Amino acid sequence: MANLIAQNIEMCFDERQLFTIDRVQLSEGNTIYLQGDNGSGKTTLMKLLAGLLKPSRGTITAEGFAPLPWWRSNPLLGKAVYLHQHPYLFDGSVEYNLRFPHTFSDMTARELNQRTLAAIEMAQLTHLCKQTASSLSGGEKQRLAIARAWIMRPKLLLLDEPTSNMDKYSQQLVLTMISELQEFGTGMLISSHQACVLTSLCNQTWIIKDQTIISSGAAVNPANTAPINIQDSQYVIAN
Ligand SMILES: Nc1ncnc2c1ncn2[C@@H]1O[C@H](COP(=O)(O)OP(=O)(O)OP(=O)(O)O)[C@@H](O)[C@H]1O
Repeated sequence: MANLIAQNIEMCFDERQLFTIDRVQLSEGNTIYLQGDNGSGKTTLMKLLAGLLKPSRGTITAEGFAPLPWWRSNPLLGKAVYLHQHPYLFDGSVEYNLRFPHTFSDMTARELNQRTLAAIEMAQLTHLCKQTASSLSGGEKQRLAIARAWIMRPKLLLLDEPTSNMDKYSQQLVLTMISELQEFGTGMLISSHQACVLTSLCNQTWIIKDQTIISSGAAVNPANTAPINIQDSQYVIAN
């Protein structure tokens, strides 16, 4: 089973302490709601878990992943897919963005193609397929980024304010995709200022309050822990 474990963490920017963490664990099969006020450190925590930032103190370890390739110096990069609030999209069409990460998957070409077509349908991107990704609205970009992650079925997914720009209709579309990933066993950390359609799926809560993180709710054993290929750093950052 894939896990990310953060222990004895202190995160500071310059002299300012943002938060400390005794221990938190994100595992396959868990869906966790990350709660916290503006500026409390939700994005920072996700970047730490994704290996995009280093903590000032403490360790973050990844378990249950394929061994690192020789050229990879950062052991966390490529483990959890990080989906930024304002997703990074490649220069190119919507379809190009959906197909770009295929080379990092061990699914067959046929399966990837089927999943891509299904994702286009589920995220209602059919009429946007040939449009350049940079010209999409904020909500459409978020839908595209979630569809891209859905195709790849990552072991762990970090969703940073995933519905912040979405209307109710779009939220329902992504709810379907996120519910499917949950059934598959993808471990997810979902940040949101306030309860939203996706936080209703969560079985644990991490609250950032008074510069520390309180975890509540029981960890859930995954229903399905079928191994899949890890994504490359390009793909992590691309999300
Ligand atoms: N690279 C950095 N250098 C200095 N300060 C930073 C840096 N990155 C983030 N911060 C500060 O750390 C604090 C937490 O930022 P972060 O983006 O993690 O909060 P957040 O909980 O995600 O906020 P929001 O809900 O508004 O998105 C903020 O005060 C921010 O200004």
